[in-house]
Amino acid sequence: MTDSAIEGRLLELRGWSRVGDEITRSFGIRYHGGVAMIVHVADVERLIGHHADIDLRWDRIRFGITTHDAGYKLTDADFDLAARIDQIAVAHGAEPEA
Ligand SMILES: C[C@H](O)[C@H](O)[C@H]1CNC2=NC(N)=NC(=O)C2=N1
Repeated sequence: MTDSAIEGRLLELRGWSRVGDEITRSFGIRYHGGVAMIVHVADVERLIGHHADIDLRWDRIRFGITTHDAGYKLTDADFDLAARIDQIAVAHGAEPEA
């Protein structure tokens, strides 16, 4: 993806930030709620064949997404997964930006 295509997708996906060739977002959620959210995210990941890096702490969860198959570059699949994660976060009552 070009830098301008990435910027365009980021504008649609409020809350996600680009850090190098990864997009990342954190949510506030308690630990066990985070575990449940991860199970839900993992089900969707299996369906779409794309997977986030996930960092669960006691009061928050952070997702990082890049495409290793593309040499750790951002692709449309990263933004598609990010949008799915946003929907799941709402369903789990995760708070935007911990
Ligand atoms: C074979 C399998 O589809 C690939 O390894 C997929 C799985 N999930 C993936 N997830 C992410 N984030 N990047 C990939 O390149 C990727 N590749």
